[in-house]
Amino acid sequence: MAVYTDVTDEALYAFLSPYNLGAVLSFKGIAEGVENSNYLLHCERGYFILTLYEKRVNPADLPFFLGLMQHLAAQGLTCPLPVKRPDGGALGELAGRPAALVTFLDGVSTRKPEAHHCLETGRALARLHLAGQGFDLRRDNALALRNWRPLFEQSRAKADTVAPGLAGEIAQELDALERNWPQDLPRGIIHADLFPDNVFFIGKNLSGLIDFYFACEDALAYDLAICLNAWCFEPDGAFNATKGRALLHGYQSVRPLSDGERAALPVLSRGAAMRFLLTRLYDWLNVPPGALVRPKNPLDYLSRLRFHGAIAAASEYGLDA
Ligand SMILES: Nc1ncnc2c1ncn2[C@@H]1O[C@H](COP(=O)(O)OP(=O)(O)O)[C@@H](O)[C@H]1O
Ligand SMILES: N[C@@H](CCOP(=O)(O)O)C(=O)O
Repeated sequence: MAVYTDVTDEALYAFLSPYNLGAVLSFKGIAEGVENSNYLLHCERGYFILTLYEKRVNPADLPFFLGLMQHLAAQGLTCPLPVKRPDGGALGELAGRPAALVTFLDGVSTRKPEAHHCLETGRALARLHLAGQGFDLRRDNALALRNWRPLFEQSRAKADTVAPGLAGEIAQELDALERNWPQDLPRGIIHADLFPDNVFFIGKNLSGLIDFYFACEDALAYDLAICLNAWCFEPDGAFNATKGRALLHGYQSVRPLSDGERAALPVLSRGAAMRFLLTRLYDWLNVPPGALVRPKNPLDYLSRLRFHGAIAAASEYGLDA
């Protein structure tokens, strides 16, 4: 359960009073997620998600995240909408944290992605990339290549306690990524964390996307590489080419990749594996005392990193010639 910050009844009622949502009918911590504290709030006016933004969210970025959800919804994407107070503001403070309410989205995330989920996710990601084009706020990727080495340095001394030789392997991989990282790929707004827990389905239909708190401007194909990592590997670490083909086909049915993007897919995927290995490693080694959270296993991403390092061409992911 990701609840880092406890909310007292008094603080909750004070926070909610300007919103005019009616009486609180229930209020519960949510048993998923790892980044922020999330609560499901049921009021007379309906269901809402209350998020208290934690360590990786820079409060200065919140207008970007909330504005992006509004922009994407206006473009026809289904995603949560920030709930505004009568004064027009959507951001507040609760229990010493920046906090906001967003609308509740119907749907269920899949715990066992199948090829059809990957196909739908590929399509939705490409639609998001197109819909993001008209958004006029900008946010740099705070977890881009240049940030990986400083992040690694924070875990380096203890990395070998997680797996023998891990620190050396990460250092070597960072060298290779820094030498080979592609420049000049098409850029735009990316979700940057479109894992299965952030994609909702009703039956077989994708019903919406959530969790835009890593969204930023970066290479569009890097977002696809994040999804290849998140959706197309089996629990035993094996790559599933059927799922890879479905994800890539779904994406390209909406936004075909350029030759440069196709060629870059192996190194982008290797970089995406590194990014999640590093944040997971840091979180694994630094669970805040008292937090209700189950950190994710960094080693799942070490095996992906090794897999991508051995890929010679994007066709091995199932990309059509
Ligand atoms: N707008 C929403 N509608 C419905 N459920 C939501 C919504 N936002 C979050 N949730 C639920 O809360 C969980 C955690 O949210 P998420 O944004 O992924 O948290 P974190 O950023 O902490 O990882 C999700 O897996 C989902 O179950
Ligand atoms: N997707 C990341 C962790 C961030 O979690 P989320 O709940 O915000 O998707 C990972 O798997 O490492």
